[in-house]
Parts: sequence; C-alpha cells; structure tokens
Amino acid sequence: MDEGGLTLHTDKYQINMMYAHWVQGTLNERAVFEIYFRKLPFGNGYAVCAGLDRIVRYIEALRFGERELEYLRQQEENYAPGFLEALRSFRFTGSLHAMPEGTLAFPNEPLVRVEARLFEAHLIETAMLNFLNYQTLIATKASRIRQVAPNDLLLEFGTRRAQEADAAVWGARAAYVAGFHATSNMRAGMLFGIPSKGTHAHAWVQAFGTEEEAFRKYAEALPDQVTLLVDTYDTLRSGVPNAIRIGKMLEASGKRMVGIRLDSGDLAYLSQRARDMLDEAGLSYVKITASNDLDEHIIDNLKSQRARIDVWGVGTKLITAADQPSLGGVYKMVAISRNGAFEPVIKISANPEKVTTPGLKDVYRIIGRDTGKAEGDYIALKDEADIREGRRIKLFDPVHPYIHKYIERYDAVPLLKPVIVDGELAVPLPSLEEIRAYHDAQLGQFWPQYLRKLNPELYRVNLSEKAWKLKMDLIAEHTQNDPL
Ligand SMILES: Nc1ncnc2c1ncn2[C@@H]1O[C@H](COP(=O)(O)OP(=O)(O)OP(=O)(O)O)[C@@H](O)[C@H]1O
Ligand SMILES: O=P(O)(O)OC[C@H]1O[C@H](OP(=O)(O)OP(=O)(O)O)[C@H](O)[C@@H]1O
Ligand SMILES: O=C(O)c1cccnc1
Repeated sequence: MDEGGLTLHTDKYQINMMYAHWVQGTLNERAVFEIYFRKLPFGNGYAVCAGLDRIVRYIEALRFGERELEYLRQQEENYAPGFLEALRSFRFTGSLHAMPEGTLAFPNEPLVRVEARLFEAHLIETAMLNFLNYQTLIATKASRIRQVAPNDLLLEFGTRRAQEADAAVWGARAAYVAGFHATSNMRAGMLFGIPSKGTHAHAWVQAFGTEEEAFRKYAEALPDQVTLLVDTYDTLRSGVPNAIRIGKMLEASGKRMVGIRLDSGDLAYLSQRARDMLDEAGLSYVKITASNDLDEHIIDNLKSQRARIDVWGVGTKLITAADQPSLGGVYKMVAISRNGAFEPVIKISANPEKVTTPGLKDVYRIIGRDTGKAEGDYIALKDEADIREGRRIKLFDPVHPYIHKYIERYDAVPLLKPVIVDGELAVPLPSLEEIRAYHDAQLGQFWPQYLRKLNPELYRVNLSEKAWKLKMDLIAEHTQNDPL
C-alpha cells in the first residue's frame, strides 16, 4: 500500500518542537524513544503485535512536498522560511528496532525502540502510535476469538461498522495476522493478499418472488460458492428446506453446496436443527456459518451449548474492539545524547505506573531449555552481558525485591529486531503468510494458562537489576531522595 501523503499525519506539537529544535540548533541531537503499553486490553493475558508493516512504509515515504510546506507556511507565521527549507530535504535517518508483527507482547516492555535525531523522532510519534495501538488492539481481539474457536473457520465481516476505511482494511489485516482465515473486504484482499470470502445478503432473497427462486438463481450464477442465507423468512420452515432443495439440485449437476448462513435467532438451537436436517438429506458436507453480533464470549457460550457451527462471521465487535476501543500505547524518551554518548533520562510522575524506565534497553524472551516454553520476559540495558551470554540471572519483583529467583539453563531470545538502520531497511519486511506462521510459533511457546481468555495467569516481565538500579538512581536524583 502506498503510504505517501501521511507526513502531516502528526500532532501540531510535534512540528512545534521540531521548529523550536531548529531555532535552537538542537535538531540533530540524537535521542532514544520506546513504545510500550501499560495495561493489556480485554483482560487478556497477552497482546499480539501488529502495525509494524505500516510504520515502516510510512517512515520510508516521509517527505515534505509543496503541499505540506504551503500548508505549514499558511498555518503558522512563526515558522521561519529557513525551517520550511530544512523540511524540504527531510529524510528519516534514524534506526528502529521492533518486535516483529505477530509477537506476543506484555505490559511495560518496549515494542519499538527508535534511535533518531530529535527532529525526526518527534515527527513520527503520533502516526506510529496510531498504527500500532489500533492494529495491536484488533489483532489481540482476533486472537481471543480464535482461542475459543481454534478449529473453525473465522471470517472478518466488520467493514460496515469499522471506524472508517483505514480501520476496516488494517483491521482486516490485523485479524488475519492473529489467525482469522479471510475477510469480506475486497480492498483488504487486494492490498494485502488476504483471502476474501462472502455469502449473500437478505436483499438478494427479497429481490425475488420466493426464497426458493432466489436461492436457485444464486446457485445458477455462482455454482461453486453457494452459501445461502436461510433466515430471511423462517429459518427452519422455509430457509433450510429450500437450501436443501438447492443442495440436491447442485448435486444433480455434479456440484456441492458450500454452506448455509444463520444470521438471527437462537444460533445454538437453529444450528443443531439445521445440522440434523442437512444430515438427514445427505448433505453432511454442507457447512453452517453463523453471524450476528458475535464475539469471543458469545462464541464460547454457543460452543458450550453444543452449537453445530463450523464458520464464524465476526464483524462489529471485532473491528471496533467493542469492549475496549483503544490500546494505550505510549512513546517515551529514555535517553538523549550528550557530548557524544547517550545519557539515560526519566519522566517522574506521582502515579508510579507512569514513571518511565530510563536507558537504552533490549527485551529478551527467556525460553526454558528443558521445557521449550517461555518462562518470562527480561528487560536489560543494551550492553548487559549476562543475559546475552546465557549466564545465571536474577528475576525479582521490583515492588517486593526480596521475592526473587535465579534462573539458568535458558535461551534468551532478543525480541527487538533491527528493522531500519541509519534510515535504510535492515532486512526485507516479512510476508503476511510468514507473519502468520511466526505468530503460530509464538503461541506454541506459551503454556496454556497464559493464553486462556478468562483470568489468565500473569506472565512476568522482569527488569534487570542494573536497569532497576538506574531507574532508582534517577528517581533519587530528580526527587532529592536518598538513593536506595
Ligand atoms: N443460543 C445463544 N446463546 C447466546 N447468545 C446467542 C444465542 N443465539 C444467538 N445469540 C446472540 O444473541 C444476540 C441476539 O441478538 P438479537 O436478539 O438482536 O438477534 P435477533 O433478533 O435474533 O436478530 P436481528 O439481528 O435480526 O435483530 C446476538 O448477539 C447473537 O449472536
Ligand atoms: O453482526 P456483525 O458481527 O457486525 O457481522 C456482520 C453483520 O453484517 C450483516 O448484517 P447487517 O449489519 O447488514 O444487518 P443486521 O444488523 O440486520 O444483521 C451480516 O448479516 C451480519 O449480521
Ligand atoms: O459475506 C457475508 O455473509 C457478509 C459480509 C459482510 C457482512 N455481513 C455478511
């Protein structure tokens, strides 16, 4: 997808800061920022990273053209002409390390680390958060839905209710990353290569004199993909019997009907009755699709009622993340270069959760050698050797530091991979199919108790002792408390 034209998809305060750095001559000073979120959405045990593909394409396409410069000139008379000239040759020259799309991520660990000139680091905050927060939210919602229907076909049907067009297509992609199988949105199919699927609407049936005629005409037109919507008049008295007639008609011409779709009423009862009727008619291969305001809770509940549903069409509640419509990912400065070296910086807050963790850091997934499973994540300062070299490390609870344990016999997998280095793409972006396969492998690394939908076990994100000490020292420095 062409991401040109998004350069001013940023908050004005970013341009104000760029301008002030330009005026003060500090625009080329380098800084490090991290993106992380503080709380998991939906009470889920993990989040599924998505949005990096768009971030990279956006960064690569960043240019201030005539239109952008003219708008800035008109908007703000304080912006000196020299600033606008500097923008004309703007290119992103920094580096970006990030968790690949499909990675399972947890609160308070960096998903992205940006190392760049202040001039460019400010510009990209807003758009990066916009893409990452939304797509990660939808991928996580989709993952919850998949958790309750792991063996069924999952179709994304949300476009009509999405918060506008971008959300529809990028949300369809995020759902696909997390394991949905297809989308109804043809543009998402075209842009990203996601399989597209569709049945027909009630209007098709209403357009004909009888339901049977409507079904027949549809089957004549599209004999290889007949999924008939059976609830326009009376699901069990007319819809399913008419669909069975069409199924038989197709059989006579050597074809097989794909399915029926239920879109209202008691989906458990109707699916059981419809299954019986189809089976009795010898159409046991015909699949039953359900739709109608579905989400992970209803699907789970329908399964516990032994609903006979093979395919789930999920729209509104997925694409709008209806029970939690935003993820609160933030972008915080953790270091700034002074006299040629990065110095850690902190932001203090009366709210302890909002105090940042200073310094350039890496995140590692600790995989137990004996189990092959993730034991916890470990955030360390960038140059810490113990974790890199697999030596014994101490995991401790920062709130109650006396609670700790040592671990050895582990593999430490660095999660932040180089994506852009000095303005250039470090490695080609993975394909969507590669991302899906990687996501599945990620899920396989976790014990089921971390993945369950309801009251999942807390997965630990540990801070190294050095990183923790640095944080405490900086807090002390800024609050005039004694260091711990
Ligand atoms: N057996 C079931 N158990 C739990 N929830 C169900 C069951 N059957 C359907 N549902 C859900 O209950 C809700 C019913 O919604 P609603 O009553 O608005 O649908 P409807 O009246 O049957 O159809 P329409 O969308 O045409 O109004 C939907 O979210 C549906 O997915
Ligand atoms: O329910 P969702 O999860 O959003 O899935 C998509 C819905 O969109 C269509 O109906 P439409 O919205 O056109 O009409 P309806 O509300 O009367 O079902 C379809 O029949 C589904 O019910
Ligand atoms: O193909 C379908 O059945 C479909 C697509 C979008 C929304 N509702 C249903």
